[in-house]
Amino acid sequence: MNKWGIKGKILFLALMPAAAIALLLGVHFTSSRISDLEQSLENRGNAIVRQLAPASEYGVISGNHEILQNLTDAALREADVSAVSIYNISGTLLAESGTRVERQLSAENGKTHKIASVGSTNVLGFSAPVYQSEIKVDDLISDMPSDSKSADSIQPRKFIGKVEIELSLKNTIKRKNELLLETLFITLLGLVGSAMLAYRMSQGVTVPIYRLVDAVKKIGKGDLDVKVPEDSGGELKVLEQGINTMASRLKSSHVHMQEKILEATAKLSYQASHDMLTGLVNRREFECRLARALESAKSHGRTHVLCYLDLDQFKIVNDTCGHSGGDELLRQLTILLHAKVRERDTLARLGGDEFGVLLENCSLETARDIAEMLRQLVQDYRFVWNNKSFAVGVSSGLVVLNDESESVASVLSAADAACYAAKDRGRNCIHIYQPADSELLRRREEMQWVTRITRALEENRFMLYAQIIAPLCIQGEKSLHFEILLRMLDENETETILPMAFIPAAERYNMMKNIDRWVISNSFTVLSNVFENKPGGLINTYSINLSGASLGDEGFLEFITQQFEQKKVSPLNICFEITETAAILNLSVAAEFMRELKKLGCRFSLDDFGSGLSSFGYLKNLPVDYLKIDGAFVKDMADDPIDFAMVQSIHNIGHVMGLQTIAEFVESETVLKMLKVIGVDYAQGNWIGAPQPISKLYPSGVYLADTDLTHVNNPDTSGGYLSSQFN
Ligand SMILES: Nc1nc2c(ncn2[C@@H]2O[C@H](COP(=O)(O)OP(=O)(O)OP(=O)(O)O)[C@@H](O)[C@H]2O)c(=O)[nH]1
Repeated sequence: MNKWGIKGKILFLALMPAAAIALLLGVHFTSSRISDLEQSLENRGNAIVRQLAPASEYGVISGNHEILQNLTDAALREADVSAVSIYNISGTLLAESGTRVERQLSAENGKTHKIASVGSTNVLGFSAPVYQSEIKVDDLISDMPSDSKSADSIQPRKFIGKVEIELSLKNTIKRKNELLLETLFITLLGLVGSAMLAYRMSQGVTVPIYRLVDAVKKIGKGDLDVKVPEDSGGELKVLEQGINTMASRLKSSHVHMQEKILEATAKLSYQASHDMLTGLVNRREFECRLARALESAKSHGRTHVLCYLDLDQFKIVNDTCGHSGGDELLRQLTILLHAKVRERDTLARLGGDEFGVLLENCSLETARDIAEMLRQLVQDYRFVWNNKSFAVGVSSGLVVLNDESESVASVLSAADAACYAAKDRGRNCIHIYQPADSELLRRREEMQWVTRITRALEENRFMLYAQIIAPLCIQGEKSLHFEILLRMLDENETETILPMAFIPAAERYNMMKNIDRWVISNSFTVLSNVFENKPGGLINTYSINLSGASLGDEGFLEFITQQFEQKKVSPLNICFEITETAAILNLSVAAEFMRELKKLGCRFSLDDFGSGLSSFGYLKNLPVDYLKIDGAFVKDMADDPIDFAMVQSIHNIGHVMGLQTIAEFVESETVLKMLKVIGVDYAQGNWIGAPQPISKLYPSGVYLADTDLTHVNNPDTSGGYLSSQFN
């Protein structure tokens, strides 16, 4: 019943009582009618025998069969009478009509008898005694009408016979059956009527409910135009109004949301393609347009020109007027430049104080004129800030886009290189790119690296490697030391590019901060997994290289601290490597930076020591733990006595200052032996263990951590051993 729909339930509730009442009434009505029928049959039987008995008196006394036969024939004609018999006192049958079923019913006691259901033929039997009446002579002669004589004048005196009749139940049974059928018919009629009424009633309730259910389903599917007719009454009407109100409110908030989403999408797509400060298209969008222009140059032989503009000495405005002053200058110049470029050209802000103009369908001569006009415009312009006036210059590089042009990246790097050449020539002038210009070629290559590095960061194509730094003379040292190294996967994701290929360009184009952050974040992620899986294990040391640019980056210290907290990496496990040159060039900043991180427990290594300024005096000011002897000396120390002496000197002074020494570039057994003779603390190089993807550090790193490393002191096995542990 629980699974019945609302209509089924309503019909059931309406019909069940009606059916029960109809059944009870039917049974009651039928049974009372049947008992009435039986009673009336019995009354009639009694009445007939009572009338027949006195009427038979004379015939019985006289023995006149004819009279008696007339009486029985007359009685037989009465309805339902099937047999009539008259007997004398001795039981002799005097007259009989019809066919008897049972004979000789007792009637001696003087009373009328009913014998129910005689035999199997469904008859009722009745008998009544026949008495001889004693009539007074006075009475016979009296003139009084006979019906006025008193009953007392007729005295029953003598039992002289009996009358028996049988009444057939056939008609009664037939009537009973008819009654039952009538009752059944009336009950069914009543039930059908109730069912129709209940159906109509249930329709009145269920139709609006089904409409509501339908509406709710549609709303659930997102059809918010649903409208339910509000033609019901009572609570259903309230529900209908509620659903309609809900749908219309949902629709209006949906429309509102859609508008907001469209607005946000439009805003996002605008932000994705525009520079927020100037409102010009940004570098990404400019590159897309450049790509289209290149396509048309190749397919339709068109010529376009890219004009690359870089403001001169913009830093001075920034430094004098502050960043907001610099921003204002950029905005004002944008308005000036925008007013002068042709409608079909694209003016974009490519970065800091760099702009690009894509001059479509334009000859080099026209482009040179336009570039000159823009240069003049900027030169004539005066930026006024806080009552101070500034003159600004602009250097431009022009590159022709034709069917020989390679790619967007190469065109952009050529334009940048040309602009750089204009700066080299004294700024505020225009340089036209010539493919044969070797200085421009070098600069171009570097520029291409800028694009490649940016893409590699975006596409997560940088990878971390680790190389073991093995202890040489520290007896019983069990914890391991690894240097984490950076590699870049090329665009096809097939070749691994070493850092020396891209780091110089990254340094020159101020990209090291981003790279350092990437390395720290990703190294800590890997290390947090190692620590998580080896809680309480040996404290290994992981060295991470930092660039000089990051040391001068204000937010970098905070970034590292946050990374320690977020990734749950212990500073005790981390050693930062800073090149000697970077540390010395930013001495005070570097020293402060190191002190802050040492407070947390980090250690520091001075990398490539000996290659740069090599002033031991600076060492006193830098709180370093390790001196990493430049590999250039280590590599050839077996053949070059000067290199040997350099290694020895650096090691000796380092030890005197309480620092541990690390020799890198150990590529032969001889060098390893010599380092041990000198007493260098650690060695790193391909002969000991080549860099391997950091993914192999775990679980192999954990295995190594549990291993005795004295084998490094065994020259016969060391190289192969450590390498094999990684593989
Ligand atoms: N105000 C402001 N300055 C910016 C913005 N983006 C970058 N810069 C600064 O712009 C300067 C651009 O560097 P450079 O082009 O090397 O500086 P420059 O003084 O123009 O040097 P040259 O191009 O060699 O003449 C840097 O100082 C950046 O900090 C910016 O959105 N607003």
